[in-house]
Amino acid sequence: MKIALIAHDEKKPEIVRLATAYKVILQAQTLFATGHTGKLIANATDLKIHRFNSGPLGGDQEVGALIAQNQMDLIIFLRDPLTAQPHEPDVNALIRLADVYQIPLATNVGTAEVLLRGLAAGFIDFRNLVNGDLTKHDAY
Ligand SMILES: O=C(CO)COP(=O)(O)O
Repeated sequence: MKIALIAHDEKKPEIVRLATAYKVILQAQTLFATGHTGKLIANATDLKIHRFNSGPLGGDQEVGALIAQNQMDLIIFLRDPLTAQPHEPDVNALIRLADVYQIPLATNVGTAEVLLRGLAAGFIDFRNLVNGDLTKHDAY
């Protein structure tokens, strides 16, 4: 699975803790991150992460581009809901594209944990939804 990890500045300690706690699951995936987030996680965990530009310099849009190319499977984006972001349009555009393509996206650590545990258990099967094949989901 291709996973993007992104966190606004106030949430960076949280995403580092999350990545550390779920390192075993994450290290089996192909990881991407915006610039500063990726650097902090890589330093703390030794996880191999492809780093894009920093969010305000286009990193969010780079993640969005991968979504549009069907190259992104899951996104953890710990947003700071209490601080205005200069690149708010980019943030909104990324979240919008995730909805357009039905990509699982967590914006807080509670949802992120559910997604990562679901991923480990093999429950993240959204590509069947994207392709209109609901057979697996009919079982639930
Ligand atoms: O601003 C961000 C997401 O909108 C995150 O970017 P950085 O990881 O480079 O700080």
